[in-house]
Amino acid sequence: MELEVRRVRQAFLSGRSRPLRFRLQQLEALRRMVQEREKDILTAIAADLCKSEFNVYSQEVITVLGEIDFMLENLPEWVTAKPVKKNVLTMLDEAYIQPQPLGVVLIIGAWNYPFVLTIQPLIGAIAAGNAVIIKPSELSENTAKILAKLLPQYLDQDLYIVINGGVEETTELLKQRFDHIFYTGNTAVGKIVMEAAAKHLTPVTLELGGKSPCYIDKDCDLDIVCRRITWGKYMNCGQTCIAPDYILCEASLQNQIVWKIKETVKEFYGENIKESPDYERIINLRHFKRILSLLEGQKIAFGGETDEATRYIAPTVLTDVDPKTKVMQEEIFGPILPIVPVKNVDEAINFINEREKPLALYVFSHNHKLIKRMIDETSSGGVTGNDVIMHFTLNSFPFGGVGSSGMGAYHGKHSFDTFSHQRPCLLKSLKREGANKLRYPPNSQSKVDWGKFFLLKRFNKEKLGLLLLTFLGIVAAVLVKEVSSVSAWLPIVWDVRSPCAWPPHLGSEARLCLAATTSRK
Ligand SMILES: NC(=O)C1=CN([C@@H]2O[C@H](COP(=O)(O)OP(=O)(O)OC[C@H]3O[C@@H](n4cnc5c(N)ncnc54)[C@H](O)[C@@H]3O)[C@@H](O)[C@H]2O)C=CC1
Ligand SMILES: CCCCCC(=O)O
Repeated sequence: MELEVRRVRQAFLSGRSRPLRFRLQQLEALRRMVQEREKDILTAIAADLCKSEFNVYSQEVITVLGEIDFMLENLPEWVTAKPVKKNVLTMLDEAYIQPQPLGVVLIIGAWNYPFVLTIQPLIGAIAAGNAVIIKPSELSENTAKILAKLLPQYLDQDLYIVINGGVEETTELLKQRFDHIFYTGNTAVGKIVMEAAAKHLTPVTLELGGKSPCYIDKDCDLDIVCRRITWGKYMNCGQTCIAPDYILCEASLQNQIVWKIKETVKEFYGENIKESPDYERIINLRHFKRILSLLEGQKIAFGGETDEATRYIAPTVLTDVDPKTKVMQEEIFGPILPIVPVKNVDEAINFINEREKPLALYVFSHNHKLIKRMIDETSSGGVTGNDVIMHFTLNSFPFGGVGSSGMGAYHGKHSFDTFSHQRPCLLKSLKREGANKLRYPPNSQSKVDWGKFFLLKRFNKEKLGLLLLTFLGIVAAVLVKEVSSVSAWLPIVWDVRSPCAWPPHLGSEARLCLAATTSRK
């Protein structure tokens, strides 16, 4: 691992990844890879997730192509230095923020959307000018292989490399020093990543998981609500980090919700769900058994059918679920939807706030005030009101978690910012040295007062009138005096902008005041 990381760092230090033109070329090459090798990519992901190529395309490939196009369109503007507002002391200086690449970035991908969850952060890292090591999840092995095969054929082979492997290889990688680590996966591993990163003081973005609540108010259109929940819950066989994990609602709504979800499942996947090309399978036997164990002791309102040979678990709804049971103690990440009855929205808010901050939160109601209240009184990585999942699709949103559901965010400009250092740059002149007297020793009350005047808005307002009067008095005195002795120094070309050339008898305060005044022009 050390050799690979060193090779990538050498490539970064060559400066090759920094020019805008190069970054755009690499992103265009990535887009070409997705378009030219679409069939290989679709086949690999479909094999990993038992997913139709239509679903692979609509859930992953479209997002990747859209992100690349967005970057290509906006990157020229994002990479330019941004001038910033100055203060009196820097009025004549050049002050701007220059986005710069961090260096060598490690991206650790997850298996549930193995292409988009690896490539989307890669797009941001390339756009920001970094070198990147990509470690796809070993659980989606076909996608991991195709990425290792295709990326070197299209991208710079020294700046962007794929290292495949599981826990052992990832653990070795995490011993190396990176300039940023972007991890997508479960919270437990997120802590391992952060611990390893801490040794090198490496910043991390952790895209983790959690139990995303879905509150259904009695004042809503249950037919529409249940359609949307069914879509988001059972997509990818429930293996979606922002899928609604459980429902909170009044007990009186349970039966209607069960019935309407059951009807929608039939509409979406047909009578024989196992035969539906739109219904996926659980990624492996470990997760299959884990999810099955969540059904123990539960009241299955519908679903519950399983087939270990094909890792099939039917869309399932549980009712009257006890919050203390296992299904409510861990992220389900599968096609099981518990309903936990609550008396009202107050109890729902308390229920949510008593638990770890989720990656997403969903609330359904015609009552906009209730939705706003739910948002104001809870915390989560993101929120969609009256739908599920959809906030993921808006790349103007920073997509990420909070608390145990993650830290940092990406998508669109947020990816560029995540993988950039926003470097403040102040460029001064070696002239106007006189104005620096204020900061040089010896210090004095007078200098402190001038410093307060120049730098403290509150102080300015209170004292400005007095100081302006003082200033006008000084100017008047100077002008009166100078007029009478103008012949004394007329030959000295008085450049008003260089206080050092000012009449020597002018007191330092007056000079500073005049310096400040002239510098404001
Ligand atoms: N916030 C987000 O955008 C997303 C979050 N997730 C979350 O990811 C979880 C599901 O993914 P996982 O099963 O974790 O994926 P996973 O088992 O594929 O692990 C993710 C990555 O971590 C590495 N890894 C696993 N164990 C490790 C260890 N002990 N030390 C070092 N590296 C290790 C794997 O090699 C893999 O590359 C769920 O909690 C889900 O909510 C999933 C997708 C998106
Ligand atoms: C619809 C695509 C969502 C990808 C991120 C997740 O696992 O939730």
